[in-house]
Amino acid sequence: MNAVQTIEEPTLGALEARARQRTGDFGEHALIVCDSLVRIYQSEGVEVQALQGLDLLVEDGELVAIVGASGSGKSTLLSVLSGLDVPTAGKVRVGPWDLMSMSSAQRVEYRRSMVGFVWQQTARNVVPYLSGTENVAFPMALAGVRRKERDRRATELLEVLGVGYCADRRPGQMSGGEQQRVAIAVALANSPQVLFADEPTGELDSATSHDVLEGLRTVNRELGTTVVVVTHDPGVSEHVQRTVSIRDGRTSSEVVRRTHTRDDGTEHVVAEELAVLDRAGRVQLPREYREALNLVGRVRLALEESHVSLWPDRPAPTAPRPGGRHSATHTQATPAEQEADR
Ligand SMILES: Nc1ncnc2c1ncn2[C@@H]1O[C@H](COP(=O)(O)OP(=O)(O)OP(=O)(O)O)[C@@H](O)[C@H]1O
Repeated sequence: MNAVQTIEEPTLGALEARARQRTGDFGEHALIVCDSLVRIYQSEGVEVQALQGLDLLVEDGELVAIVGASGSGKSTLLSVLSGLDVPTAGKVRVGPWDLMSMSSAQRVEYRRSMVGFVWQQTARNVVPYLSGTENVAFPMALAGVRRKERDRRATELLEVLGVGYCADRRPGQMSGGEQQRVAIAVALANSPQVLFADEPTGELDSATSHDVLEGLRTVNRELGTTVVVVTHDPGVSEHVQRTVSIRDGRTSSEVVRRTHTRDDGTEHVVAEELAVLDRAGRVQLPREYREALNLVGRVRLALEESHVSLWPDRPAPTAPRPGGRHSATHTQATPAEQEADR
């Protein structure tokens, strides 16, 4: 047998397995994965692209806020993640649940065991004729939890949310903020791994909103529940580690809060806004940047030592810095212009 004959050609399957091992699936270690998510609504013959290739990863134990202008796709995303809606294309996974391919029975089980919800309208979260404790105990009763354990957990959850004093009150005897904190306890009754909250402070004033957002933070910190909160509330980024902005159905930027320790040992929090580069290499430039330099249609890109420069397709005000790795500039045409050039 000569040496050439002993080298075995790897099969296609082996090559694929090796490639997967090297790169891993997108977000394989994340708890929540949205990969190029598309949701198109058909309404009276008109197509609305509510999600346009949205990427999002949320790690187990994170507290993430999703913000964006009205119509940017926040509620659509939450409907998909909560198993109420199925996207048109892309991939979406929460823990072991593949939300694209679940049967309706699996969908019910997913909503019962994996996730909890808090909605904007308090009436949707709590039953008006039950007390605080009874409201929290109710989902546990449906799940077959014994009475003693139900009462113990309901009392504990109301205490964690700072509304232990609402145990015997009905929702009508609570403020809007108290009702929402009881609603968070209800959502956590059967110990979901993830809590989704859709505009939980939408009907509240700013002081009460603060208490509800702090309630979500406490739940995240003390119970380890992963929390995703969709909100218009401009004050939310003070309460969460990550704020993800959605624009036109895509994640456009993130504010990340990091705690730094000074030399004297004191801690301070630094919030930094970062643009999000999606898996296709797209990045959304903030409108103020585009307007400041009149960036429309074609732009020039250049790869520098440590960054990429971008400027209008006109005589550049400043030439690319010498020493850039790419001496030639790259002109990016819009799809329509590319079409016209063909
Ligand atoms: N059922 C539907 N049929 C048709 N279009 C829809 C439907 N639901 C949402 N849309 C459209 O999809 C886009 C995204 O809507 P979505 O409700 O997700 O935005 P949002 O960011 O949650 O807005 P808001 O903050 O006002 O609730 C909008 O243009 C909206 O009009």
